[in-house]
Amino acid sequence: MVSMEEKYIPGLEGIIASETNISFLDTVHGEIVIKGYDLIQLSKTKRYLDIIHLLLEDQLPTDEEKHALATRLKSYYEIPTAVMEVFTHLPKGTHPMDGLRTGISSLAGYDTTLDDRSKQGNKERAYRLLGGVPTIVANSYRILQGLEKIEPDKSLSYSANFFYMLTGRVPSDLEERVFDQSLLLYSEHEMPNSTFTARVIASTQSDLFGALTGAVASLKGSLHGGANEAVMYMLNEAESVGGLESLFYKKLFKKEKIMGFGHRVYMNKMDPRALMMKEALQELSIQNGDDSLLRKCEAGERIMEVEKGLYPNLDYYAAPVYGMLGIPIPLYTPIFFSARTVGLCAHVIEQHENNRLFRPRVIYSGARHTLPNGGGLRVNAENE
Ligand SMILES: CC(=O)SCCNC(=O)CCNC(=O)[C@H](O)C(C)(C)COP(=O)(O)OP(=O)(O)OC[C@H]1O[C@@H](n2cnc3c(N)ncnc32)[C@H](O)[C@@H]1OP(=O)(O)O
Ligand SMILES: O=C([O-])CC(=O)C(=O)O
Repeated sequence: MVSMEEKYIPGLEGIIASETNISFLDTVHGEIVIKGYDLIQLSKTKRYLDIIHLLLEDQLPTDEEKHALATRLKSYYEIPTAVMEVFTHLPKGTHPMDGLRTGISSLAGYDTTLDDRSKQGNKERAYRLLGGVPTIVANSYRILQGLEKIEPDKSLSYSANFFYMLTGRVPSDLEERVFDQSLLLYSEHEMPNSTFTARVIASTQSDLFGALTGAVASLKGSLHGGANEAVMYMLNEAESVGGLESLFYKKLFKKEKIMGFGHRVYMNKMDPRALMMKEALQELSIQNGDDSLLRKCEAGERIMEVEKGLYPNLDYYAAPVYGMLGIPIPLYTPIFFSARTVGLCAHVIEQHENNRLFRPRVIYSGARHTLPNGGGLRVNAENE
């Protein structure tokens, strides 16, 4: 018989937690398989709306289906006024991820069929969330900053509207394409901590809002989605390539982790999504006539390869892309979550469709005590 100790793997590294038909990191063939397609190939010709359709309807959309999807999402842009009102009561320093977590949690009360776990019911909720989450992200941030709310602009595409609500300006064609591509690349990635969190919550038969609320909390952490914000603060801390190099060496000397490097699955090679964002950064650098961020990133990349044999993950290059797009740093992780909403919903739908409660075991390393009377019940305790 295998003992519990032999089976225990810290961080569940390499452990199979689910069977899924949604996605798979095929490290042998170097593909991020999403419903049978390679995400990197998709990112070269398809748009984020295509991936929404692929993940929720199991196939890439026709032009008409894509048009219908865009129209449907626009009809869900507005969120209940009372949810907006909630943000006005939060302390001003509240992080946008905490605002987002509160916003998504509060949507549950507005769902009149909350107890319905059917695929159809969950898909309808997923589409509503895909329409509403960008509005929550942009306006919770604005309200917490003491700024006026911004209304969605339905004349713009889904990504252009999201960009507009985040920055207050309509993106150029290049900016829209790059932003859309970042959403696509962030959309789904097999079994990261936040997806596992959502599936664990869903496995109790809890609802989609609860599962996604937990996923926001998971994604906020700096070892996961929070890394994209940390990367940008780090890049900004260094005034030049030389400054960035000494910052990296100082961190390495102090044995600090450098955000944006390493990945549980791609530890010895570059995250293929990061390469796509690096190319986008190159394009933006040419367009803006400023390659200072790119040069800093490349210097950091070289140091990490030589010193640690570590490579960039998606957050390392998505962060400077958002920087060049003029998006405020505290919105980077909420953008990641918005993009991942579709993947998370697909996983919760799948979990509810074929559920078994997650309930693992532990290795107990605490003390064992014996009560003086042997633990027997004190029947007359109240009379003593
Ligand atoms: C889109 C995403 O969410 S991608 C993840 C974003 N997160 C980050 O960028 C945070 C920085 N990276 C990390 O902390 C890690 O690489 C993780 C959490 C992503 C994956 O880590 P794990 O698989 O748990 O590996 P672990 O943290 O145990 O690291 C293994 C070794 O590599 C080192 N290492 C891993 N990442 C880094 C890093 N970014 N900087 C410096 N050293 C690192 C660790 O110190 C450790 O070294 P040791 O064995 O000498 O102690
Ligand atoms: O896969 C992971 O562990 C983290 C990640 O890259 C993602 O969520 O996109």
